[in-house]
Amino acid sequence: MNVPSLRYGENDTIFALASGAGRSGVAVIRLSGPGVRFGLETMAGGVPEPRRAVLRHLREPASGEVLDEALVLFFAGPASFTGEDVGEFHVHGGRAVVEAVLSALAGLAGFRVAERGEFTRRAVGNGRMDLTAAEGVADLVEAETGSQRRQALRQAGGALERAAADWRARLARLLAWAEAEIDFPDEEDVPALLASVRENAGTLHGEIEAALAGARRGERIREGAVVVIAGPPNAGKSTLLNALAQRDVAIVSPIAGTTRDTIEVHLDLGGYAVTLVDTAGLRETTDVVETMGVERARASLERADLVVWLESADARAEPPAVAAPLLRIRTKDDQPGSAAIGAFDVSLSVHGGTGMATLLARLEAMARAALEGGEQALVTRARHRQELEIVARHLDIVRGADVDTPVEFIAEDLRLAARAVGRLTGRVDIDEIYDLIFREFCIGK
Ligand SMILES: Nc1nc2c(ncn2[C@@H]2O[C@H](COP(=O)(O)OP(=O)(O)OP(=O)(O)O)[C@@H](O)[C@H]2O)c(=O)[nH]1
Ligand SMILES: [K+]
Ligand SMILES: [Mg+2]
Repeated sequence: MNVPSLRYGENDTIFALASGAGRSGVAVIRLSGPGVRFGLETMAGGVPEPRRAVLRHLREPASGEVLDEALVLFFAGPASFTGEDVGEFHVHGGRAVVEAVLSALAGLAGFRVAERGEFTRRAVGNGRMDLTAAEGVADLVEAETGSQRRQALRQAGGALERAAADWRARLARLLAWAEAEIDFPDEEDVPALLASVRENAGTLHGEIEAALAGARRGERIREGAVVVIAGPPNAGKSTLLNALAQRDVAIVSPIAGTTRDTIEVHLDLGGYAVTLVDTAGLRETTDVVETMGVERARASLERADLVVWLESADARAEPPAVAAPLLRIRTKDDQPGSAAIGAFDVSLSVHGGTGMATLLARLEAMARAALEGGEQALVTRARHRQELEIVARHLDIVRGADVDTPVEFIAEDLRLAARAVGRLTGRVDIDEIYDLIFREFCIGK
C-alpha cells in the first residue's frame, strides 16, 4: 500500500506509555520497530518466545541497575498490531518506575518516543488495517457509552474496510471494461457492454446509498445526539441542566438573563451518548452580551437533534419553529399558577423532585428512536459520508449514461468514484488526511 511517509524516522524503533498517565497498578510500555529484539535483550536479558508473557528484571543498560520486575511480551512481525516486531513491558505503574524505564529506552540507539497515533499509523502503513479501521481504534479508545463501544468495535474490526474494498474492486473491474473499450473499440459490442456497466453501476449505487442512509445515525452514535434546552429567561433551564448532569455546571439565579454562553454536558442516556446544551433565555434585549448569547442559543436550535422547550408560570413563551422534534416541558410545577399553562408533554419541578423520572424516560425513548440501529451503521463520520456522496454522484451519472455518452466520460466518472473510495480507505497518497486522523490519537496508541 502506498502510504505517506512520516516526517522523520520511519525506521526508528518507537516506544511510549500505552496505558493512562498517572499512578496505576500496572503500566504498559509498548515498543515497535526493527530494534525491539535488541531492546528486549538489552533491558530484559533476552527475547521471550512470541506471545508468551515472562517475568523479568528490567535493567538500566549502562549501570545494570534493576529498575523493576516486569511482565515482558514479544510479538514477532508481521503478526503484530503494527506489523513490525512489537514488545511490551508491564511494569508497576508508579511514576518513578515508568520514568526510569522510558528514559532507559530513550538511551538505546535507534529508539525514540512515538508520535501521536504512530503505532496505529504504522499498522495502516504495513497493511494491517485501513484508515477506517484505524478510525475505529481511535473511537474505541474514546468510547463513553455502550452503543459507541459496539459501533467502534465493528469498525475497528473492518466492517467499513471490507465493504469499501469490495466497492473498490468492483469499480476497478468496471473501469477495466470501460478502458478496454477505449483502447480496443469494437462498435458492435458497445450497446451490450454499456448496458452491463450501467447495470453494475446501478447496483453499486444502491449499496452506497443504503450505507449513506444509515450515516446520520452512525455519526450521532459517535458524536452524541444534540439535545438543546431552550425557553424564555428564568424558565429553569440551567436548573434542569444541573439536575440532569447531577452536578453544578451552570449558574442558576433569579435574575433573568443569567446564562449567556451555551453550556454543554455529555450524558449517557440509556446507553446512547447525548450532548445536552443549556442556552441563554430567548428574548429581545438591548444588552450587548445577552444579545450574543441569544444568537448562540438560536444557532444551537438549528443544530439540535431534539429541543427541550421549557416554560413556567413566571416565564411564558411560545416555542419558535424548529426543524428538530420538540418536547414541551412545564417547569416549576410547585409554583402557584402552573395549571394555567396548557399544551405540554411533561410537567416537572426540579425543586420538588417531581416529573424527573418521566422526563428521563421520554428523553431515553427519543434518543433510542433516533439512534437505534446506528451502531450497525457503516458510515460513522462526516469524512466517510462526504467521500461516499462523491462516489454515489459519479455512479449516478454512469448508470444514467446513454449510447451517445462517450466511453471516455464514463471511464472518467468511474475513475473519480474509485479515487473517492481510495481516499476513504487511505489507499492513496494524501498526507493531510493522515494528519487529520492521527492527530486525534493519544501517544502510545
Ligand atoms: N419554585 C421553583 N423554582 C425553580 C425551579 N427550578 C428553577 N427555579 C428557580 O427559577 C429561577 C431561574 O432558574 P434558572 O435555572 O437560572 O433559569 P434559566 O432558565 O436558566 O434562566 P436564564 O439563564 O436567565 O435564562 C431560579 O431562582 C431557580 O431557583 C423549580 O422547580 N421550582
Ligand atoms: K436565571
Ligand atoms: Mg440559565
